Amino acid sequence: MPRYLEGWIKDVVENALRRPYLSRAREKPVLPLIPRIKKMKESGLNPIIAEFKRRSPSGFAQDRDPVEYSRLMEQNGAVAMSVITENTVFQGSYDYLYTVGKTVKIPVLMKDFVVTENQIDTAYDLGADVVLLIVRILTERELSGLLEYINSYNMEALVEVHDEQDLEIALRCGAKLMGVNSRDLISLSIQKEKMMKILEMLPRDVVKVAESGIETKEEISLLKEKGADAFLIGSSLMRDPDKIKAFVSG
Ligand SMILES: O=P(O)(O)OC[C@@H](O)[C@@H](O)c1c[nH]c2ccccc12
Repeated sequence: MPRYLEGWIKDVVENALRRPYLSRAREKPVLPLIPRIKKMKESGLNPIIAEFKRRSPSGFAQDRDPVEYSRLMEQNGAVAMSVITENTVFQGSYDYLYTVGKTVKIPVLMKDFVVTENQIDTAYDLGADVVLLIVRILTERELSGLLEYINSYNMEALVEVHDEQDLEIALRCGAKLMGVNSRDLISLSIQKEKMMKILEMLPRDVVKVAESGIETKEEISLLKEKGADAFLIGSSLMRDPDKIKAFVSG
């Protein structure tokens, strides 16, 4: 368990167990992300997953209106929206997830430190289509159980890996959609070389998402060469939303 998580992972679990929105029944169908990524790639555009993110432990801070922001991302061709729901460190909330899910007609990813099935029930109730699972904070058994649980809702799991060992575990668990995070969970530094090495190691049939620290179109092109199919971008788009146009155009 990364050190900076130890202090508050208990809060995360307790929060999850509370299931504040249990009574809010889902009103919309689940939208699959993998076929949309493939289709977009075929049409020569870059599949960008735009993340609504307000704070992060690396010091990032930016406040925007979730409705306005997600609408702008959708209008300019983002393939999906990611919404951070973790509250203690990232100041995300389930409300943002619900609001974004009601606003856009593209798939929505719940970004959190998911360790219980309750969190997945909440994701479904609030309209998420994809749920993030971070290999590093789970045992292999937990990962495989949670992955299956997500699939039982017809949602997709984005399985996040940081190194070769994570990658092997994710493959054994049958992950079809994988995120390679360039941010080291402990030092919080961005390690692009490492991300590219991992991307190159992934099998062809796995849909690969490059995550964290992406700021330019040149970086997207380079990551594409290394095998990335889609790009998850938070901070740089939250700072300058107009960059979405250039990022999407292939
Ligand atoms: O803001 P960035 O550097 O573009 O990164 C987005 C996303 O990859 C990052 O927010 C993230 C990746 N994995 C996570 C797990 C939990 C919380 C946040 C994350």
